[in-house]
Amino acid sequence: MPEAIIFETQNLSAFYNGTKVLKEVNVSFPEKRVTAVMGPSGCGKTTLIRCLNRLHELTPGAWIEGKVLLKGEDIYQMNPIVVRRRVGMVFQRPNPFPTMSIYDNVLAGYKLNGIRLPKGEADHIVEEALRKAALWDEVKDVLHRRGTFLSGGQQQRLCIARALAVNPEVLLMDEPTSALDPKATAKIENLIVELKETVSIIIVTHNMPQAGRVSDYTAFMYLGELVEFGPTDQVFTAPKDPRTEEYLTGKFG
Ligand SMILES: Nc1ncnc2c1ncn2[C@@H]1O[C@H](COP(=O)(O)OP(=O)(O)OP(=O)(O)O)[C@@H](O)[C@H]1O
Repeated sequence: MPEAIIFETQNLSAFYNGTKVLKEVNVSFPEKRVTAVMGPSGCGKTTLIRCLNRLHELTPGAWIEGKVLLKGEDIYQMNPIVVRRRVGMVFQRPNPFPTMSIYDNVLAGYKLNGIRLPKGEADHIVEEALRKAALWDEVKDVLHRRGTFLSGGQQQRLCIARALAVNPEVLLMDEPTSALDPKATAKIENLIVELKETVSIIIVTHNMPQAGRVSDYTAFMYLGELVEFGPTDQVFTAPKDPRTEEYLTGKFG
């Protein structure tokens, strides 16, 4: 049976000040799967995922052409705030709000949108999000300390909890472990595999073994074009495009 699709792009192009950096990308991301986006530096990976939650257009002089459909609905016809609630994002460097407690960081998505929750509900959301992010046991007794007191890996899981707290359908991750040590990286990788039960994940990574461990599908980009998309084991063992093969065998990158 074909996979259900969460995101589909149709001739998606992205521009910065008139320079086209993403070129007519057509890709369908399967639902509740992990898709790795790979390719050499500057090929447009971050730009692609920033178009999927409408962050790209916040850069001055940046715009897109084409369509992005979230479960068939054009996100560029939707309220961007709703898009960013449905499509969460985790960045390269853990970025908890430095003046907020762990507890308030998890609830930041509600607080920043002016949503006040009854205490019981807020407690429940915080616990559930921290459990999903595999952080609850480590922080349950220090919820009112600042998020920045945690280790880098814990801070990144706190950012994942913050993203999960608003129940997104998709989690975009932009090289989420590149600033972490191997142990913290392994925890996040295990978490990614667990999370795909409930959320679709699109992860930009430079780390080939990581893409092999966590992803079901791989999209390979080169100079702003999507040159290959398929199941990760097929892309890794029998790439169809010579540029994918050259990248995977370390000829450039
Ligand atoms: N704010 C910006 N203004 C102008 N050009 C930009 C901006 N951000 C990115 N670019 C350009 O867009 C192209 C794609 O960049 P992008 O960051 O999406 O690539 P990437 O594949 O994620 O790279 P990396 O692996 O190095 O993070 C590059 O040529 C980059 O220089």
